[in-house]
Amino acid sequence: MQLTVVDHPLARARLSRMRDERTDNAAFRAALRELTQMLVYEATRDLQLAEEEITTPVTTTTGYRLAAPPLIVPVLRAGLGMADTAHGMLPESQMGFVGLARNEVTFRPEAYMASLPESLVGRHVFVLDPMLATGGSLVACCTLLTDRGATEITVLCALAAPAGLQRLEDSGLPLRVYTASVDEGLNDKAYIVPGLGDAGDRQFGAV
Ligand SMILES: O=P(O)(O)OC[C@H]1O[C@H](OP(=O)(O)OP(=O)(O)O)[C@H](O)[C@@H]1O
Ligand SMILES: O=c1cc[nH]c(=O)[nH]1
Ligand SMILES: [Mg+2]
Repeated sequence: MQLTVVDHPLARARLSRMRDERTDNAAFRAALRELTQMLVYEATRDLQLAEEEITTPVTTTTGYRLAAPPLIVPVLRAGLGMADTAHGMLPESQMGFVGLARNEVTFRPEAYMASLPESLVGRHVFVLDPMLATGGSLVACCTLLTDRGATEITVLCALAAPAGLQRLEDSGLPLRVYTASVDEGLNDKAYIVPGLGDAGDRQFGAV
């Protein structure tokens, strides 16, 4: 598994705003959108381009477009806050949706929806979820994708815990992970420490 920590000063500043308990829902969503731009920018660095001849007002030249825009899959709820930004940067991409809620007693993810193309053979998939804690949710989501044939998955998250990264590594799934920070660990409620709290509640309010 390839791990990239996007620790650009602008990313660290946005992440700090998200961590701060004084940041309200609207400002949290704004910082997450801005951080998502940086994660997408880094994670798309090696996407393949197709050449095409274009005509400028002056002459003709070689232009470029993405050869195969990835499928974008936000994990509901919290990943929804990254979806529109990622789609804006990858406007030709299709989007699928996976709904998972972690049982706060067992910490195991419970799936409540999956809206994905039937076959993902040959498709590169970008999974969006701000939080990688125990890793249970992302393993569940990525397994749904590989069950449909995906062989190349890029996970974008704001924060990752070492235990979650280890769980993804041990899963053997074909993953690359881009995160803005690898935090210290998990507390006894399986929340990331120092973390930012519940990323769904921080954006949309407590349920
Ligand atoms: O790595 P894990 O231990 O599985 O935890 C991470 C998951 O927890 C959060 O979702 P949550 O279950 O709180 O749902 P929500 O987005 O609806 O709040 C987060 O967005 C991840 O999906
Ligand atoms: O710290 C955590 C862990 C899981 N889910 C969250 O939203 N935050
Ligand atoms: Mg939550």
